[in-house]
Amino acid sequence: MSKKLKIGLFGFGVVGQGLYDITVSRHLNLEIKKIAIKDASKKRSLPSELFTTDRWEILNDPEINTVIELINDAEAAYEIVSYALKNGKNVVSANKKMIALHLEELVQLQRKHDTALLYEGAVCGSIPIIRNLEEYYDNELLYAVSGIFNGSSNYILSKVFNENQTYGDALRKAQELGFAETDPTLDVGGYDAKFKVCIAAAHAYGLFINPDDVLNIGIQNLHLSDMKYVSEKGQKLKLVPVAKKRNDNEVSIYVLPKLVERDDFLYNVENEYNGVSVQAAFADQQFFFGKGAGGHPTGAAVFSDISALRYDYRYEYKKTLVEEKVDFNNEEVIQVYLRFNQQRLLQELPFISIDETFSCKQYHYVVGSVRLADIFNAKDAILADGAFIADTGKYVAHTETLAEEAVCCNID
Ligand SMILES: NC(=O)C1=CN([C@@H]2O[C@H](COP(=O)(O)OP(=O)(O)OC[C@H]3O[C@@H](n4cnc5c(N)ncnc54)[C@H](OP(=O)(O)O)[C@@H]3O)[C@@H](O)[C@H]2O)C=CC1
Ligand SMILES: N[C@@H](CC=O)C(=O)O
Repeated sequence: MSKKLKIGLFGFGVVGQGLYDITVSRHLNLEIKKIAIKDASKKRSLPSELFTTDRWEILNDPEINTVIELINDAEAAYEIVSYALKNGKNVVSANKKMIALHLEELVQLQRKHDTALLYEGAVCGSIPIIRNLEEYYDNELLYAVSGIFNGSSNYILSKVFNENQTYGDALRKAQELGFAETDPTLDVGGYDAKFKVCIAAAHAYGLFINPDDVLNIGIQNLHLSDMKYVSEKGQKLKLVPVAKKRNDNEVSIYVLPKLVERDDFLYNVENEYNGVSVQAAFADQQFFFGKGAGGHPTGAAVFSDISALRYDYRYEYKKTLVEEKVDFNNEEVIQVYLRFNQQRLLQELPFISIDETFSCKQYHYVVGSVRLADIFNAKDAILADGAFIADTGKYVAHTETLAEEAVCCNID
C-alpha cells in the first residue's frame, strides 16, 4: 500500500505549473495542500487560498510530509530544502544549482535525519538518468557519462545553425518558451550543464566535487567564423559536459562546446532535447534521449520522484561508500579548436602541440592539444578576448604519455 503524500509545493512557475497539470491528470494518493510563491500580486490559475508567500506555512505544518521545491532562487531553495530535511519531511527538487553546490551536505542531512531528497528533474529534464546511474549501473564499471545536458543552449545552436536565426533571437525564444534559467548566462555559459554533470558524477563515480573547480566554457562567444568552420567540416556544434575516467583512480570533468561528427548520437539531438551517453565496461555505449527542459517534461520527472516517495524510495549513494575512491583533476589533455582575436592569448593558454593554424585580418584559429588545467586558468582571458573554444573530440594521449614521448625525442 502506498503512503499518502501531503505536499507543500514551492514555486508555481514553468515547472511548478507543469507538475500541477500532471498531478491533476493522474490520480495518485496525494494532495497539494499549499503552494508558496514569491509575488502575491501575480494572477494565478488556482484559488488564492492555495497560495502563500510565507514559507513557514509549509515548513512548520506537521501535516505536510513532502516538500516539492521548484523555485528559481538557489539560496532560498537551499534554506527551504535543508530545513525540510532536518525536520522530517522528504523533498523533491529540480534545482541543479542548489543541489550541485550543496550535495555532500544534503546527503549527510538525509542520512542523519532519515529523510529523502530526490532530484531526477534537476539533470536533463525528463531523462531518467540519476536513478539509472544509481541503480542500473550500480556495479557496472563506468568509463564516461557525457552528452547534451542543457536544453536552452542546444535550442539556440539548432536555431542559429539550422534556421539562420540570430543568437539573440534564439535566446529570447528559449526564454519565452520557459527553457532558460532566470539568468541565461547559466545556460549559455555552461554553468547549468556543469551543475548537472557534477550531480551525475556523484551517482556515477561516488564523487562530490566543488563545481567551482570544474572548467565550464559555453557558447557565449560563438561567431559566424566558428559556424563556417563547423559547417565546412560537415560537423555540428553542441555544448557537451563530460565526466570520464582517465584511469582507475582519476576522473576528468569539464564542459565545453564540442565539434560533433555525423555518426555521433549527439549529432541529431536538436532544440530543447537532451541526450546522455553512458560508456560502460560491459554494456558498452548506451544513449538516453528526451526533452531536457520545459514545464511538462521536467514536471514528469518531478512527478516520478513524488511517486517513488510513496514507496519510500531514496538514493543510497552506494558509490560514495566504496573503499576504492576516485579523484577528480584537470590533468586531461584534449584537442581543441580555438578561434581568437589577439595573439597574446596564446601566451595565456599554452598549447602542448599545434596541428593546424589559420590567420586572416579579422581573426585567427589554431587546432591543437592543451591541458584542461591550462584552459581552466585561461578562462577569463579566453572570454575577454571574445575567443571561442571547442573540444574537437579527437583522441589525445594522456599528459604522461606525451611527456614520455617528449623525453624520448629530446623535446623540451
Ligand atoms: N524551466 C525548465 O525547463 C527547468 C527548470 N528547472 C529548475 O526548476 C526550478 C524552477 O524553474 P522554473 O519553473 O523554470 O522557474 P520560474 O521562474 O518559471 O518559476 C519560479 C517560481 O519560483 C517562485 N519563487 C521564487 N523565489 C521564491 C521563494 N523564495 N519562495 C517561494 N517561491 C519562490 C516564483 O514565484 P512567483 O510566481 O511569485 O514569481 C515562481 O513561481 C529552477 O531551479 C530551475 O533551474 C529544472 C529543469 C527544467
Ligand atoms: N535551463 C535549463 C532548464 C532545464 O534544466 C535548460 O535549458 O536545460
